[in-house]
Order: sequence, then C-alpha cells, then structure tokens
Amino acid sequence: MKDSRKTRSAGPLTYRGDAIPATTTDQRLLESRGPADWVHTDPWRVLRIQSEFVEGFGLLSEVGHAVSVFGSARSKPGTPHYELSQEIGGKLATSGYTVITGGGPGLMEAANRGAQEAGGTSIGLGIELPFEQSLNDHIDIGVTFRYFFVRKTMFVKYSQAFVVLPGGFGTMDELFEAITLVQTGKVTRFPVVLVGSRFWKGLRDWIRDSLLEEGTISPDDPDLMHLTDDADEVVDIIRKSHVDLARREFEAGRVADEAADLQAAERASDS
Ligand SMILES: C/C(=C\CNc1ncnc2c1ncn2[C@@H]1O[C@H](COP(=O)(O)O)[C@@H](O)[C@H]1O)CO
Repeated sequence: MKDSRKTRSAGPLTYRGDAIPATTTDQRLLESRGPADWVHTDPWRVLRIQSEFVEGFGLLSEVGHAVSVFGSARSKPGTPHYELSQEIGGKLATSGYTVITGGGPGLMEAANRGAQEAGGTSIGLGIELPFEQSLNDHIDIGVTFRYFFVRKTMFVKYSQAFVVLPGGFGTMDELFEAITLVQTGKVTRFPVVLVGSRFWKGLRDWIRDSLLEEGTISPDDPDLMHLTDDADEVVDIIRKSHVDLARREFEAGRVADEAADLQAAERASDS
C-alpha cells in the first residue's frame, strides 16, 4: 500500500512523516554563522590540501609532454643565465614540450618567456609567499598553490624531465628532491639536467669527493645528474630519455596507447 505521509528528499536521502527535519540542508548552511576558528584547524586544512590536489590534477592532467625548469628567482633579464633559460624554454617548446616553472621572476620567467615566444605552452605553478607576488607575464596557464609539497607533486607528476639552472636554496631544494626520488626509485622516468657547468662544478666535485668518498651515496649516484651548458644538448638528453622510456614501457606492454607515445617521441627526436 502506498505510504501517504508527507515526504522530503534531502540529496540521496528520503524522510517521511515525523522523521522530516524542521529545516532543509540549504537553510542550515545559509543561516548558521557560528564561531569561525575551525577554519584554522588541521581537519579543515586537510580539505584545503585536498582541493589543491584536485585543482592541480584537473589543470595539468591534460597537458602533453612537459619539462619543468627551475632556477633563481633573482636573475635579471639580459644576464647570461636568463638568456640561456629563455633559449632552453624556446627549444623545449619547439620540440613539443610544454614548459612548467614555478611561475615566479628570474630564470622561471625566462623559461616561460622562451616557451611562449616560441609558440609553445607555458605553465606557471606559483606559490603563496609572505610577500606580495604574482605570476610572471609569460604564462598561458597558471595556478598558485598554498602548500609547497602539493606544488612539488605537480612538478614531478606532470614532467618528463627536470632542468635545473643556477639558483639558491629554492632551486637546491627542487634539485635534491628530484634526485632523491630518482635515487630511491620513486620515479624512474626522468632525467635531471643541470645547466651551467661553472656554477655546478663545486657541487659536483663535493658530491664525488665527500659524499662518494664517505660512502653516503652509491658509485652510480653522481651520474643521476647530467651537466651541460648547451640548450640543444638539454633537449637532446630529454628526448633520448623520453624515447628510451617509451620503448621500455612499450616492450613491457604496460600502457595501451604507448605505441602512439613512442611514435610521438621518435618523431620529436627526428625533428
Ligand atoms: C625572491 C623573489 C621572489 C620569489 N618568488 C618565487 N616565486 C615562485 N617560485 C619561487 C620563488 N622563489 C623561489 N621559488 C622556487 O624556488 C626556486 C627558486 O628559488 P631560489 O632560491 O631563487 O633558487 C624556483 O625554481 C621556484 O620553484 C623576488 O624576486
């Protein structure tokens, strides 16, 4: 027999008779303005962190093959490193790679600028900092993160390679995070290319003379980083590794559309 009591739906829920709440969910949402201190609690932060992942994945998941370029926020236009970063951004773009940077000034801006001027896609993953700062003017797609660790996940997840130009603590942090992920096998798919042999020589020597000597790294570990001064070589290293990876994946039968990926990588390598 049909239930003749009054009925109320609340989303997927159905209430009948005395079970019907006095107010609707919307009414409660719109009317209540209780204490606001809960927005500064960790459970709320977890939701904000989650929403940053959602925004980042949503924005970047349809971006094609990409390379992240890191380097000093302080280098000025017209300096040799700025020009080299701009050239690298341009060459990556003409080779079909989207260029991703931290979206800030200096060598990030230079790489975005090079990519944009070459007609490629230029992405900036900015970070909220204690001082006022906006994304640089050479970005086609940008997002600003609250949390460094969420932003770092985006660089690694959506890049085919890391290119690291001279920089300060921020750049070192990005370099060593990438190298640690490669060393520990958390990522297997990308080369880390250091650009600027004069700048990086001291670090390379220290890695060999101190870390290797002390046995705190393995003999092969110094080779996890490529070193060059040449924009064309940066692109060559990345393409070769991309083709090798696509071939390995294809041979392992891992991804259904890897054949198309391999062809694309080989085409890029031939161009
Ligand atoms: C110092 C100034 C602005 C800083 N603005 C930044 N915006 C975006 N990303 C940044 C910024 N500063 C550091 N980063 C990240 O670290 C790397 C550069 O840091 P470094 O210490 O300068 O080497 C860079 O790759 C970013 O991802 C005002 O000019």
